[in-house]
Amino acid sequence: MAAVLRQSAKYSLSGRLTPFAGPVTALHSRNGRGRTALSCLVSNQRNSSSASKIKVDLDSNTGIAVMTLQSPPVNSLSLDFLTEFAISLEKLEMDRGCRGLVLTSALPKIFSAGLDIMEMYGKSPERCGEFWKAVQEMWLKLYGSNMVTIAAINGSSPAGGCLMALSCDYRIMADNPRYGIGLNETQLGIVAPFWFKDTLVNTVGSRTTELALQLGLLYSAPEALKIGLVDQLVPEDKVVSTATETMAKWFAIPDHARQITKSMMRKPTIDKLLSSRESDINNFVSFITKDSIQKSLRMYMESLKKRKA
Ligand SMILES: CCCCCC/C=C\CC(=O)SCCNC(=O)CCNC(=O)[C@H](O)C(C)(C)COP(=O)(O)OP(=O)(O)OC[C@H]1O[C@@H](n2cnc3c(N)ncnc32)[C@H](O)[C@@H]1OP(=O)(O)O
Repeated sequence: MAAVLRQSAKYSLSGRLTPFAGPVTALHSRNGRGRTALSCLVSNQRNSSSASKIKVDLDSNTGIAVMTLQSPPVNSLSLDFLTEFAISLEKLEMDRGCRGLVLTSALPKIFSAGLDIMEMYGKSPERCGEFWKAVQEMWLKLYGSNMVTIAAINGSSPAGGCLMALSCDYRIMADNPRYGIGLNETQLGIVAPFWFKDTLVNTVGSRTTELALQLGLLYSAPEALKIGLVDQLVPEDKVVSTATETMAKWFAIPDHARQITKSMMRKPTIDKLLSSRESDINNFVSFITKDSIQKSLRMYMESLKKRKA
């Protein structure tokens, strides 16, 4: 636990949106984004990279990067995956040639199965703390990104997968009623933390969020459109192309004006986590390592396997 606290105290990179510091901050580079130590580490990498769990293709003509999640079997968010995600995102964030990000999956029928349950089962408190910090990091970076971010949801996207999509600016989903999306944590016997809840409230409103979270609802694609959890449904083979076409509308808005507006909407939620990261990590660790919660996770994993058999 002490190690977790020390790591949290050292934490410095997150919540990329800074416009409340004033428009000058937002305008100090062409696209309103600054540089950090990590950016120096990654800025020398090539525009197109194919790391093991995430593929990034940046088109320098359009300024759009497509980040393709390719971690079989279900793109679950393991510590390794989250680390790679954060590095890839940071690299794009610092690249002045990149204004927009499309997030999609290479796996048939699955966008992301959410947090890797095996990262939360039978692990030491230190490891759980490290994992949760990486989950926080993913959300802070994506929700606070200065880029235009569009989720091209070409498959099911429960729990952490839904959070990832919700953290984008716009969501386009494959028009397939078999695909489910939602924050279904209570079905696993676990509780979505306040920043998951606030991200959903900011998208679909308070009453819908309460129903969704208490009941752990997974919405089909048409249902998700109805409640505003996603913005658009298109045929599966058009999800990514629609996302890149949609970028044009967002790129037509001056970056600094859009970024300041995005910050106005999101900064209060981001600041709430930034000011309570350590206690959020401690809450997660003490909750997830409880015997009763470990038992719920085991039973849930077994039920997934039984369903398959
Ligand atoms: C203070 C406490 C705060 C806690 C807050 C926690 C916040 C977020 C929690 C989460 O994100 S928990 C994860 C929730 N995810 C789910 O409930 C999804 C579960 N998975 C599914 O529903 C299905 O797998 C799927 C994604 C719809 C895909 O179905 P499909 O039939 O195509 O594939 P399966 O046969 O079910 O799965 C293949 C393979 O993957 C394993 N697996 C599935 N999901 C996960 C996962 N999230 N983590 C780890 N492993 C996963 C599944 O068991 C299968 O394994 P094998 O049987 O092949 O070994």
